[in-house]
Order: sequence, then structure tokens, then C-alpha cells
Amino acid sequence: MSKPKVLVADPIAQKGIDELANGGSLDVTVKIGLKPDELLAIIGEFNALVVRSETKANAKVIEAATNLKVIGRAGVGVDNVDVDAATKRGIIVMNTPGGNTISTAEHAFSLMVSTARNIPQADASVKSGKWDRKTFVGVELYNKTLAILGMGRIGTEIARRAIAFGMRVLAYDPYLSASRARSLQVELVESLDLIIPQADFITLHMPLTAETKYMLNAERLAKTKKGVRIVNCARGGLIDEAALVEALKSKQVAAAALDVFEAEPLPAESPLRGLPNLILTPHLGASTAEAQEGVGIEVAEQIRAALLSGEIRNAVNMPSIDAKTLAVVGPHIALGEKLGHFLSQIAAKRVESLNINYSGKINEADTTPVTRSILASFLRAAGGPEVNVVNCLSFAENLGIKLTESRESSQSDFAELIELTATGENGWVSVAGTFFGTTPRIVKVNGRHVEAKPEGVLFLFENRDRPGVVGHVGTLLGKHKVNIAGMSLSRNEEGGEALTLLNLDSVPSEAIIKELTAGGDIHSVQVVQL
Ligand SMILES: NC(=O)c1ccc[n+]([C@@H]2O[C@H](COP(=O)([O-])OP(=O)(O)OC[C@H]3O[C@@H](n4cnc5c(N)ncnc54)[C@H](O)[C@@H]3O)[C@@H](O)[C@H]2O)c1
Ligand SMILES: O=C(O)[C@H](O)COP(=O)(O)O
Repeated sequence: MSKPKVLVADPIAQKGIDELANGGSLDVTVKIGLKPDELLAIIGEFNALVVRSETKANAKVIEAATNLKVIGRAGVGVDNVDVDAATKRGIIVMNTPGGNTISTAEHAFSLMVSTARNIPQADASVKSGKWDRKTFVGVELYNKTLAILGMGRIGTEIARRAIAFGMRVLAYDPYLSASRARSLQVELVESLDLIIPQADFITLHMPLTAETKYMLNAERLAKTKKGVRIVNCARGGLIDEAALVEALKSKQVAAAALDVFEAEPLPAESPLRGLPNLILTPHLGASTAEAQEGVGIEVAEQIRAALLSGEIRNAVNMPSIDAKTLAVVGPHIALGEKLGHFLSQIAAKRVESLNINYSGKINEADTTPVTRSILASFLRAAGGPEVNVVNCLSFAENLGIKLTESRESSQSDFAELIELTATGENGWVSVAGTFFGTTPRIVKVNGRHVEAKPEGVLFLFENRDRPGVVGHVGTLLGKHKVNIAGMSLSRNEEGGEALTLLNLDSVPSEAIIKELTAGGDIHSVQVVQL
């Protein structure tokens, strides 16, 4: 079997590349600086793509990436990846949150100090031959008010450092709980309009979303304290650059420092380049030896785990499955796949809802990966092999199938049970499975107790409970050389309706089924192949 192929398209630490190549189980190609059409031309060959913020994995690239399973971002922001397009195509997108937090916080903090003390401008002045001590008089951070917009990993580290510098720290983050803010010793401010006028320094640490785009626009900049200093080490587009240029010119904003820009690389003709009170760095927040080694190794480990063992860590478009969880729920994932596949074959078309009930011991584990596997295998009848654990939720949503989970433990006969019920306009069907020791078994179909191995050919029918039916089936299948490997019968009452489930060694033909049902005692015949 050929090795999974990985393309590293942005510069990551050598140790990360070594980790990808470790053991020789992956075929690793490093091609930095590919032009968009060059990437488009080769991406189809690869199973994994590693990027930082430069390579654009846009919808076109994802469409061309016919063999891609995973995109690994050595860093935090995935705005250069079309995550929705990847999800639809079933491609996992992973990042390495946390690996560059300290480096970015230190960079943002350094920029804040630089805006207070004009360090880069003073350095340039001395180097140009001058000795100007008047122009570069600064301000202290001590006793000043800092507004942190976005109080996640980096914002938190900034707060710690600012408190150590004797600053009063305010935070604006609509998703931060009051108790967390208290434990971080910051004052939580309810709205942007309340925090902005109080701040001597503002630093931004949030993702760029539709909600955060141009968070600092002309109107908000006009509401700042005259002489405020602003740092953006998060994402270009959080500040309206044109409005910032005007505010820096009018000195409403005394100084600012930007590490990130609306367009990167920053165009040569950008008006930002000509302002003496603006400090610019070329997206260097994460550019330290420590951060790059950390995120490079981490992304490599995550990609190896995803491609070689199915372990999912730090995916932004599906829940993580760590090795410990995988060890516990691995057998349930395999059983769930069989049950989902079984149910898809006995259910009528136009299913409206799928319920998965977990009862017993399984509830001690995280059932999310089991649910995903069940749903993906159930939907594969409709969507083919394209449907997988990443895109199954959006696939179900597009079909209008409502997925629900329940945890009722009324089935006390089994230590644990996974029961799936598909409901549509034609009624419902169900299947349930468990383990006998470590062996998986189907133990219920349509609410009736049966017992069958979830493998190979399963033959399911309903029949009138009367003497001779079983013999008739055995004789007929035997006559046509179809061997019965296992048989399970279930009836509601003596002489009533029975349900029979057989494990067969081969698929019975249409002609056999016709012969079997001819007498009228046997009906609702279904052949399921697992
Ligand atoms: N310059 C760099 O090189 C560099 C390096 C690392 C991260 N970053 C960027 O820094 C940003 C923060 O990274 P992080 O690791 O701290 O992320 P994080 O997810 O830990 O924190 C982001 C915070 O923003 C908050 N937030 C979301 N929407 C908000 C809104 N409308 N208003 C206020 N707060 C909001 C969230 O609640 C969260 O607490 C990201 O954009 C990331 O891409 C840049
Ligand atoms: O989101 C991030 O992790 C940072 O923006 C770092 O980007 P980089 O990997 O291109 O330095």
C-alpha cells in the first residue's frame, strides 16, 4: 500500500518536518512559496496539507484536493483556510492553539512598550546620525488603563504582564464569564462603547469574524481618549486601516503598532508605511524559535495521528478524539458503523429523523465519535463514500434529517446498548447492538429481540408464526446452495407475527426470495450486506 502523502506548503520548523517523516510511514514533500496555480496543479496528489498563514487553502484549492483528508495549520488563525468548503468535502482542519500564545503576547506587549517609548523611531533616528532627545519623550505604562479586547489565551497573558507593570486592566469579551474575569484580576466591561473611552492603551486579541470586522472604525476611534495608543497583533481587518491613518494623522491616536494587516504582505504603496507614529512588523507574533518549534512539532504529530491511527486532535471542524478516548470507544465506533449501515438498508427513503440511544456503560465515555460514525455510515447510502465523520452533520442538515441523541437506560438486559431509530413518513425502523464480552452483536431489530453477528450477509423477514416456516426456509435456501451461518427468531406471541434474522454465507437471488414469499407466510424480506 502506498504511503499517505503530505505537502508542507509554508515554512515550519525543521523539527516538525522531521516529525512528519519520522519512521518513514508518510511521504513528505516540502514546497514553500507555491503560486496559487502551482498549488492547484499538485494538490490532488496529497492526503494532507500543512500551512501557516501564507498559503491560501481556498474553495478552489479544496475542490481540486480530491485526495485530501486533513489540513494542518501550524498556528492559530485558520482564516486562510475555507473551513466550510473543507467541511463539506469531509476534510479535517486542525490548528495548534496555544503553541504560539506566549510568543504573540510577548510581541504585542513589546509593541505596546514601543508605542509608549518610541523605541523603533528613536533607534532609526540615532542610526541616521542624529541625537534627538526631545522628539521621543514617551509615557509610562504604570498607572495607565489598558483595554484588552478579546480575553482568550493571548489576551490573558497580556493581562498578567500588564498587571505586573502596574496597569489597570479592563477587558471586553462577550464570551468571558464574570468569574473567569475575577480570577484573572481584570475588570470586565460590558460593551465596547464603555471600554474604549476609558483606555490609555488598547490591544486587540480576537479572531476576525463578521462580528469583529472593523471593530475599531472611524466612529469608535473618535470615541477614544485623545492620545490613546493602539496595538493589533491579532488580525488585519479588526481595525479599519483608512480610519486609523486619519486618527494617527490628527493625533487622536498618539501612536499605534500593527503586526497584522487587511492585505498581507502589506502593499508597498500602503499609506500605513508613511506614518511616523505607527510601528509596523510583518506578522511576527508567532515568529520565535520556541513557538515555531512548538507548533511545527505539534501539527506534525496531529497529522501523523490523523492519517495513521484516526486520532483527531485540535480539529476546528469536528470534535477531537484523543488516543485514550479512541481506545475506549474504538469498538463502539466499529459497532456503530455496522448498525448505521444496517439501518440505512432497512429504512425506507425520506427519513426525517435519526435517534441514537445510548444506554448503560457506554455513557461513561464520550459518545461524540460514535455518533459521528453512526451518522456517516447511515448517510453513506445517500451520499456515497464522500460522506465521512467530518461532513456528516452538514450532509444530514442538507437532507433535512434531524439527528437526536438520548440516554435512556430502560434496556436492563444488556450492560450497554446502542439503539438507532430512523423515523420517516412511512413509520420507523430500528436496530440495536451490544457486546457479548468483546464480540459485537445485533440484539434487536424493530424492537424485537434477535441475535446476529453484524457482518456479511444478513437476511431479515417477517413471517406468520406457524409450524413448518423455518423448515421451509432452510430447505429452500439449501436447495439453492445458500448456507445459513446463524439464525435467530423472535415472535410477539404464539401463532402471531415472527421476525427472523439469518446470517448467510452468500446473497440469495431475487428468484429465491420470490419462491420463499410465494406461499404468503413470509413477507417483508430484506437483505442487508455489512
Ligand atoms: N500576530 C500573530 O502572529 C498571531 C499569533 C497567534 C494568534 N494570532 C491571532 O490572535 C487572535 C487571538 O488568538 P488567541 O490564541 O488568543 O485566541 P483565543 O480563541 O484564545 O481568544 C480569542 C478571544 O476572542 C474573544 N472574542 C470572540 N469574538 C469577540 C468579540 N466580538 N468581541 C470581543 N472578544 C471576542 C473570544 O471569546 C476569545 O476569548 C486570533 O485572531 C489569532 O489568529 C496572531
Ligand atoms: O494565527 C496565528 O497563529 C498567527 O497569525 C501566526 O501566523 P504565522 O504562522 O503565519 O506566523
